Amino acid sequence: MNSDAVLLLETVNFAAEKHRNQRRKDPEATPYINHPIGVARIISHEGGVTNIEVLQAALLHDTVEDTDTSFAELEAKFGPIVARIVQEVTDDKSLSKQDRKRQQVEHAAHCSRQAKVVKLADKLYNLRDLNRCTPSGWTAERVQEYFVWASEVVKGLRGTNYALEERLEELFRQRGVQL
Ligand SMILES: Nc1nc2c(ncn2[C@@H]2O[C@H](COP(=O)(O)OP(=O)(O)O)[C@@H](OP(=O)(O)OP(=O)(O)O)[C@H]2O)c(=O)[nH]1
Ligand SMILES: [Mn+2]
Repeated sequence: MNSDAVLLLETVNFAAEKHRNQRRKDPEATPYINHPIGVARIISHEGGVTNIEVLQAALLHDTVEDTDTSFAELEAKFGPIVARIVQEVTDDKSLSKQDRKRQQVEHAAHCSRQAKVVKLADKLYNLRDLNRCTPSGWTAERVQEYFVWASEVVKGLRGTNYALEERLEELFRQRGVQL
């Protein structure tokens, strides 16, 4: 087996162990790991990006934000490039939710291209998930607000990956959200 394949298995296993007790917010409580795997798959399959560090960062992108994982741990295990991409897409949990959401809009344009690819795929996955089913406790208004906010973030990510941006634009169009 080639070394990239071995590395991806090591990475997806690490993410699965970290997210082992987490579930998505959908009524079926889907295992959380479906999300990072799906984000990495969007990047390779739809975005045509096969860069190993980007795919690893996609698999790991919510480990620091949502589990006990530290950046030092990611750097020691997966190296500085992967750790830096994850850092770029990680919200500062010490901020209020409102400030975190605002920071994403402000920071999007200043991310590296690698981080922008992960962010585009993360938003694409989550918007498709919202179209598939509504998270428990979310109103239709909250769903629509997420689309509007996501479009503000995606504005700062444009010019990065045409295929992913086209698919996002179509989802915004369907919701009557102007990009
Ligand atoms: N659509 C959807 N999202 C779910 C579901 N379960 C968990 N999530 C996660 O919820 C986050 C979006 O919900 P919010 O209420 O906006 O954010 P919060 O988790 O910080 O409270 C996303 O986090 P994230 O990936 O870190 O992205 P981001 O939107 O915070 O950048 C998404 O992955 C689900 O069933 N459907
Ligand atoms: Mn995510």
